[in-house]
Amino acid sequence: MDRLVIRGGARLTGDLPISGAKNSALKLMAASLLTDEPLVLENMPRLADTRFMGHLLARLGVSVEERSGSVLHLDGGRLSSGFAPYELVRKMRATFNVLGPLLARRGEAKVSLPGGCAIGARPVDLHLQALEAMGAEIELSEGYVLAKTPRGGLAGGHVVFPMVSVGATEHAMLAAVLARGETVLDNCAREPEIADLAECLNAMGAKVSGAGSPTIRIEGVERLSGATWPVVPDRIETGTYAIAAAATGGDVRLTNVRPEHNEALWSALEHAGVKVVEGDGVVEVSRDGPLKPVDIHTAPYPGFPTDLQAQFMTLMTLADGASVIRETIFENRFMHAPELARLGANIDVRGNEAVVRGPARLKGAPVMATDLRASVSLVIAGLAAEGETVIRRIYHLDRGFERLEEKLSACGANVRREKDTEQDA
Ligand SMILES: CC(=O)N[C@H]1[C@@H](OP(=O)(O)OP(=O)(O)OC[C@H]2O[C@@H](n3ccc(=O)[nH]c3=O)[C@H](O)[C@@H]2O)O[C@H](CO)[C@@H](O)[C@@H]1O
Ligand SMILES: C=C(OP(=O)(O)O)C(=O)O
Repeated sequence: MDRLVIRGGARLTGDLPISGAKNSALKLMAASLLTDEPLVLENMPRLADTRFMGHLLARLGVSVEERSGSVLHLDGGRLSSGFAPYELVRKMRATFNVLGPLLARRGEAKVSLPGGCAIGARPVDLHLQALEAMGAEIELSEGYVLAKTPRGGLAGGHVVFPMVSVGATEHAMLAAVLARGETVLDNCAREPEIADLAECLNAMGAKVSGAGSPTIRIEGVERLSGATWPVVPDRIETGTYAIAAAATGGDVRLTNVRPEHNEALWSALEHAGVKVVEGDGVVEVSRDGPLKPVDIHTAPYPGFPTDLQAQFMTLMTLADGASVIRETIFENRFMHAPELARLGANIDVRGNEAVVRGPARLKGAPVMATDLRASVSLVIAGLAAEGETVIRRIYHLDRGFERLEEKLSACGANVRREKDTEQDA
């Protein structure tokens, strides 16, 4: 296992290129199950999660080939299995989204219940309800979902999601594209990853409209073809490095981004006294004055993303005054707070609210990464702190941040990865 050693205090400056979005790439990869022609994904991030998803697809019979220039070639022409075992599903959420496409293509599937960051209970009831609305017969047994379609395959249905779910919206789309007739999905998630998936499916010959709005309509087609599709830039990586620039009083130009996908963050940063200049595919983030406290609450897109809450909390520890951070999506997503306290942050967590009192003079400390976004909030804290911060269990980070040390080092950060020889008790 590796650990990250950060010597804080350097301002981040320069250009920082953003990779394709993990949370989009994973669902696009699942779309390769829907066709017997190649799906070629460009701007693919190389991450532990995308590799893991690749292993699962390969087990199902998809040929998975990484090509140069961030290209992933997927060929589902020899799909041979509908069984997604626990060992290949357990590490993250998106693997569960193979269920719908397998059902649509093969008529039956057995898929383990998923894993993912331990940030709440994270049930999959909405995914299953959507598949049932399309006629799937579903049974749960020994940690697995056993699903089959009635004779004739999935049929269009009407789904009204009782709450907004990114994964369930995407899962329903992935199944409905090959269902007979029209499917209407109401109260859908509107994240940019949803539109990215819809546009890729349409490039494959699907008929999806309304993605990015609360109602999505899908006219099922008999078959899908292959396509070449560029993965949308990662708005969470973008936001993370923007916050890191602000935290270090730096001046960074983030490139290969879609600035319009982060409006909630830009507004919060501007209220905090950070300068944000949006351009065409780039955004410049800088700060030279003191940070002001800003209250935020997380919400489905276009609200403030839960995946940037931990990073923003780190920034608020440096602000001059108290801020309140409310997490409304996941019930256990403040695990970074006690770790940030090791560096000297003053954070009081009560239920789904954290009161952050700043400005803290952060000092480097040994900390433990607890989940993906929490880990990177510790990286930001380490960059802004005096002295050395050692972050252990960084396999969480490797799930979602491509070449993190390299990108940060190129902007002047003092970050290195080394083998962690200490054993966990
Ligand atoms: C791989 C991926 O894309 N992960 C993202 C996705 O996760 P994920 O798709 O798992 O998140 P959801 O949008 O589904 O979750 C939102 C809320 O709905 C609940 N829920 C969800 C499904 C369900 O069947 N039943 C149910 O109750 C969840 O527990 C949570 O409280 O969106 C989250 C919210 O933006 C992000 O934090 C994750 O990074
Ligand atoms: C929580 C995340 O991933 P997952 O949904 O796979 O746990 C994340 O990307 O922040």
